[in-house]
Amino acid sequence: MSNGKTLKKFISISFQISPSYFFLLVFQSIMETGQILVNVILPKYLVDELVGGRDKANLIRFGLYIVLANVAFLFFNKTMKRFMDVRNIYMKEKLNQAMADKIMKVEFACLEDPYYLDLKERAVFACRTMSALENLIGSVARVLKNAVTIISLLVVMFTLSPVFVLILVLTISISIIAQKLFSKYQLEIYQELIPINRRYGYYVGLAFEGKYQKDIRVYNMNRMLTDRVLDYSRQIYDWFKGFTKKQGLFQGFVGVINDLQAAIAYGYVGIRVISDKFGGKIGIGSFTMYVSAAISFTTSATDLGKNIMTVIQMLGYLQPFMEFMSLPDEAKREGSVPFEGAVESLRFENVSFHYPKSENYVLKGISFEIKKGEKISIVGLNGAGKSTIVKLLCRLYKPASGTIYINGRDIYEYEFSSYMKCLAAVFQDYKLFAFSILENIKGGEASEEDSIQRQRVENLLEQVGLKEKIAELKKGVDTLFGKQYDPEGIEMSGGQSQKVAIARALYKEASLIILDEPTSALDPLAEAEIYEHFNQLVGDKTAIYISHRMSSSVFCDKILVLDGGIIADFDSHKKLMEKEEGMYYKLFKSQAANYQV
Ligand SMILES: Nc1ncnc2c1ncn2[C@@H]1O[C@H](COP(=O)(O)OP(=O)(O)OP(=O)(O)O)[C@@H](O)[C@H]1O
Repeated sequence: MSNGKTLKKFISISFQISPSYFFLLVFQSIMETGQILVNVILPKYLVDELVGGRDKANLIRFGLYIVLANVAFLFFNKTMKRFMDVRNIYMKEKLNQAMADKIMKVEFACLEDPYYLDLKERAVFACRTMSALENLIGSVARVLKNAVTIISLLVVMFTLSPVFVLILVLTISISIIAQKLFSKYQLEIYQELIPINRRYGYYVGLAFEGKYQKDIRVYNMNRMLTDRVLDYSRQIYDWFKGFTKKQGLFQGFVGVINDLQAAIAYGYVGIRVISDKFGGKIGIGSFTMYVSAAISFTTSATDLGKNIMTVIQMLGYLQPFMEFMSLPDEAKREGSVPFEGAVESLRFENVSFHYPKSENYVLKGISFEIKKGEKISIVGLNGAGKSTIVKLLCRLYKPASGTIYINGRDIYEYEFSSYMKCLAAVFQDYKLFAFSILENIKGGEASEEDSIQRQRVENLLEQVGLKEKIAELKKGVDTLFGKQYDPEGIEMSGGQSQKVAIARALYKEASLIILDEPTSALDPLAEAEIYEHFNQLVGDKTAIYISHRMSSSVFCDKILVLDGGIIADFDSHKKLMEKEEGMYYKLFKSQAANYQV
């Protein structure tokens, strides 16, 4: 994405967030320029009066104008600055929020694709580490201010001599070109720093994060981590050493050019006071005004150059952010038919699938059908494609070919949010959040009254065997999950957390429930209890269980046996156990053997 496109995208996102923001920036720039102009123009009259008529009343009048104008502008500009500082923070927060929203809306496949994951990382690096959004907003505001000031000062200086303006513009161009070259170098060299910084951040992060400490200690990783961190920090140090050396040279050069500009300004305007060689003589008051205009012009033009370079630089950093923000939203949210009623039938018809950027088909022409209320178990070896079936059903990925039908309609024809209401899933890598237990379980389903929600949550917690545990808690279901943000929060064991996740799926009142390894963390008693009650818990819902514990298949109506992405069998436990050569029989028997003493 080019800088122009990145800037356009930034402005369009900012406009969506706050349409008034850019108008306020322009207004602020005009008012700040006003203060500069007042101090360039008004002193001329005071000085002229001082060296001319020396009329007391006039002197007081001009002095008063200068003081009053300065006080007024100062008051206004300070107030405006405070207001804009708050507004800038608001904009920055909103832009960060826009990124978080995007991550939640973007096609799920992007979040498992290394290219987009890297893009997201770089976008986060630009926003967090480089504060690129803040810097861009700030420098765009300063560019506007500089531009308005320069145009106004040019008008003032033109009244003296266009040639004078031309000479100043020429010298300033030299420092702007130098700045451009330096910024290009800076951007290029920063690109070299990004991967080093990312790796450094990762290893330092490991040392900071509590969740890695067990493995770090048990496997004595401290030394390896410290060495890695030291290695990267040495590289960062070397990088900065080289960079600051070049920066010093550049700043020295720009300083010389600036002094040269000041000398030209003083020299030329001074000559105009004492000689009429380049035009009519001017008074001391005008001398003050033009010199001051030239100095302000030089400062503003140098600032403009610097700020434009910062804008370009920040756009460079923000390029991944804008590219990420331009990614299409979940394309798979296509479909407009509202999903109504319950899942009456579910049919996979010749479904094949491979993950993006991989040519290996994970599912190969899968066809099977499930009727309302049936309980199905999917079994197979690691990597057979079991969880992939769940992802396809949840519309996280779309089949490469073939169709998944629910109630006789392609699932992609359904409007996304109504479709999502018909199913609930406990993923293998399910996540619970730092909300209360109640909030974790009821999620976004808030259509009922609070007391009814509570009652349902408490009933479900009892059914999954967490009643006693919750009763021990001072705040009951209002206890925060995890101690990260509340010392009174609860740290649950893997099995207890899994029970909460099961309760969350059951709370959703979806007619299709999918449980991917639902009991992997449960102790044998809890597992037996959950399985005993599963049919009661799930009720008349259609259910799909994925489990490596073969005993869980026994209570299912049918078992789908997956072998390398192909359906090896689809039948009841009883029938499958009759096929002694079949995969199911072998899996079942080999696991059962482990339980014999
Ligand atoms: N995001 C992904 N990108 C690329 N390949 C993937 C991705 N997720 C899974 N795979 C691959 O797809 C195949 C099927 O994975 P899947 O998770 O569906 O298997 P599974 O039967 O659920 O395995 P397990 O029993 O180990 O949970 C595996 O070979 C896996 O490496």
